[in-house]
Amino acid sequence: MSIKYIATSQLPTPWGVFAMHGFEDTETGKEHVALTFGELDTNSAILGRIHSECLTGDALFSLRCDCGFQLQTAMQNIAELGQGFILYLRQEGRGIGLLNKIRAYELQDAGANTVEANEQLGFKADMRQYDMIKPMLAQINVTRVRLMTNNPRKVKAMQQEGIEVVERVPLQVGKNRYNEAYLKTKSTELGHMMSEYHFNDEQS
Ligand SMILES: Nc1nc2c(ncn2[C@@H]2O[C@H](COP(=O)(O)OP(=O)(O)OP(=O)(O)O)[C@@H](O)[C@H]2O)c(=O)[nH]1
Ligand SMILES: [Zn+2]
Repeated sequence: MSIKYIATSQLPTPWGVFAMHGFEDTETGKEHVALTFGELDTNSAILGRIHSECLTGDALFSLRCDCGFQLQTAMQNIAELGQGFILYLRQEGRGIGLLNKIRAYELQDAGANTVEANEQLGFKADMRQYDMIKPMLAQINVTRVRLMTNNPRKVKAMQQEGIEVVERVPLQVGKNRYNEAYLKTKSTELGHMMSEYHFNDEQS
């Protein structure tokens, strides 16, 4: 894994102006992004999110998952607090890529759940790797985090990378009639902590 910092620009959003830092993984050619908001107080744990790319949820308004809602809420929470970060990692479809995710959705349309669909395609349920996190966080001066996630395996993966996660901040948003079964599978089979949902009926 070789992560190279490339450049920083402003990113104005509905919640405020973030700074956008671009990175290249020179081994895979993947282009990752870190967003930061405000002056990060490096003496304290920083509120942040490690977000895995989901073109369908983040950009195409899909209701099949909760990704877009989580991203928006995380950016809003950070802006309201006045400081924080998002790592936007290009590991689409839990690491299987966009086209394989569409294949997996096709199998889910025919009755498989999200884990079974991956397995029918010959993939593990979750193929993501997190070794880009450490050099990206080092570039933005973050070592201790309050991580917005429902996924305890993500917390563990970060700790294995040497990042101190002082708190897991739940991020349960965006449940609707199209993603209800998917969220349930995440909680029963992938270990996500999804005890209470914020039901968003206007979106369903
Ligand atoms: N293979 C596959 N990937 C999916 C599916 N639905 C969403 N994804 C991908 O799953 C990733 C998001 O992972 P999640 O398991 O939803 O959440 P997480 O990042 O582990 O945990 P949180 O931090 O709580 O969001 C994104 O890369 C999505 O593209 C699916 O049905 N199949
Ligand atoms: Zn998604």
